[in-house]
Amino acid sequence: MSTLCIHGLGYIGLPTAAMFANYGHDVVGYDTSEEVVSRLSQGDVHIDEPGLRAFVTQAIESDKLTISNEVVSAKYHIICVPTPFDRESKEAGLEYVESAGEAIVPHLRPGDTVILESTVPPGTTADVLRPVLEESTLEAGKDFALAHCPETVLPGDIITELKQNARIIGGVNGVSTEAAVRLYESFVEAEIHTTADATTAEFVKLIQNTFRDANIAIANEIAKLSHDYEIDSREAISLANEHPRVNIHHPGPGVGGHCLPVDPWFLGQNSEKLDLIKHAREVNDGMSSYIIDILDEELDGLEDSTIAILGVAYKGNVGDTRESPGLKLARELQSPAMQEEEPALADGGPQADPVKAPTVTLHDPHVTDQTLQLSPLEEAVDDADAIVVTTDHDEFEEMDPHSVGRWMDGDLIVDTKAILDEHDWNTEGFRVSRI
Ligand SMILES: NC(=O)C1=CN([C@@H]2O[C@H](COP(=O)(O)OP(=O)(O)OC[C@H]3O[C@@H](n4cnc5c(N)ncnc54)[C@H](O)[C@@H]3O)[C@@H](O)[C@H]2O)C=CC1
Ligand SMILES: CC(=O)N[C@@H]1[C@@H](OP(=O)(O)OP(=O)(O)OC[C@H]2O[C@@H](n3ccc(=O)[nH]c3=O)[C@H](O)[C@@H]2O)O[C@H](C(=O)O)[C@@H](O)[C@@H]1O
Repeated sequence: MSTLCIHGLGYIGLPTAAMFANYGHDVVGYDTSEEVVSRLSQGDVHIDEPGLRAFVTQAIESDKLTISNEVVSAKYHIICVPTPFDRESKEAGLEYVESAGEAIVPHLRPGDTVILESTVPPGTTADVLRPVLEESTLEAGKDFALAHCPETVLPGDIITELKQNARIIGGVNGVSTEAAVRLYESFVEAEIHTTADATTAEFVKLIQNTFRDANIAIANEIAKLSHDYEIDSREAISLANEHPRVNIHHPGPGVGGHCLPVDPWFLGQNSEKLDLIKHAREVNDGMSSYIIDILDEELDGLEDSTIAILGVAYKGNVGDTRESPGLKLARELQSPAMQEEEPALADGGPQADPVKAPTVTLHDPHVTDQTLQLSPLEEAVDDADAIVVTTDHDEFEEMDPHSVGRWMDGDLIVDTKAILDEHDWNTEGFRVSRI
């Protein structure tokens, strides 16, 4: 068993810290956020993830996991800090990785191992983190081990996937790789694959998410084609997937979360070769304007309309709103472009009136973010002309069409996740449009 210091106690760092602790290691969980440290120290688990509260409580109560606002010396340092995406430059911000490295320097001792888990552009471990750590005057690969071990867990199933997903580990040299492998072997049940270097491990992580994003772009384009041919895209995809070598994903309102929409750009950060991958991103980002076109056509114009968006989490049954397709749709419905002048009056006639942008209401039973103007279901759909379902939360699947029909004004429901029973909703007088 070893001593560990985990840097960053978010969606990845907290379950990882608890996992190592519950497997007998002595773990200190360090976070720069006073709020995170104070809440966790009082036993309040701030991350919404099934089973996590009990898992973290078990680790803390066994005294194997200590929460701290200070970095400590440890045999292993694991970095799980954010790598935010800059929408303008389309680049990864590496400032948190650098500051985590700087905080390790005074505590780094010969024989220690530093592992970067955060998702980063290829080359980051070797070219960005390594020089920061070597400020200690110790040499990576010789005096201390340095490796990248990307995280691949699926939010909603993190604890199981932590143990059961195969791991990819790449060190700056063989000794570094072996040191990291020895640690993860303590709880990982699946295979641990090693790569020639850290850059390959970084690259492999990014192409996994890029593949999924591009596959969803194909599904989204298939959905648009199906609409023109007046066929059911879901049925077509499901039948196509009967072929043993075809596995098309599901269409939807666009791709959210801070991983799939971001990682393809990280992949191209130090290369000019993004082409199809970039186009796939654009297809997925364009789904919000495709939904607006559907609403516009079905409602015969959006002027003065009220649209209720059900789902501002980035996907079903989670509370995370990062890169949320529902919020993107809301922003675009209310953007200045929606308030352009009437086309008929656009040549500047003296009576030209601006078109009033739609009123948008939001509802999401999983999201607690106080900065969003969320309403209870009845209030959100009250007097709405249309509903757009943008996440596959269980609560939405179970909605009662009779009650919803009484509350709202219109009869249009755009089911971007195909979760509603079309027959039941049609019976209550709804027009259901699926993607
Ligand atoms: N959330 C996910 O599903 C997955 C995330 N990742 C990657 O893991 C990394 C972490 O992501 P999340 O856990 O989702 O982020 P998060 O935002 O939930 O948590 C990060 C935590 O790090 C803390 N922090 C910031 N700078 C720090 C520093 N210098 N030292 C110590 N703590 C610091 C923050 O206060 C925060 O509590 C990112 O690179 C992300 O792309 C990878 C796979 C899955
Ligand atoms: C390759 C892969 O499956 N990567 C996972 C992904 O987690 P994440 O929760 O972001 O993935 P997700 O469930 O595909 O959801 C992303 C977005 O894609 C949408 N989505 C997903 C599947 C699909 O068929 N159609 C679709 O539109 C979702 O609704 C959501 O908006 O990214 C995580 C990460 O890297 O952070 C990674 O650890 C996870 O294993």
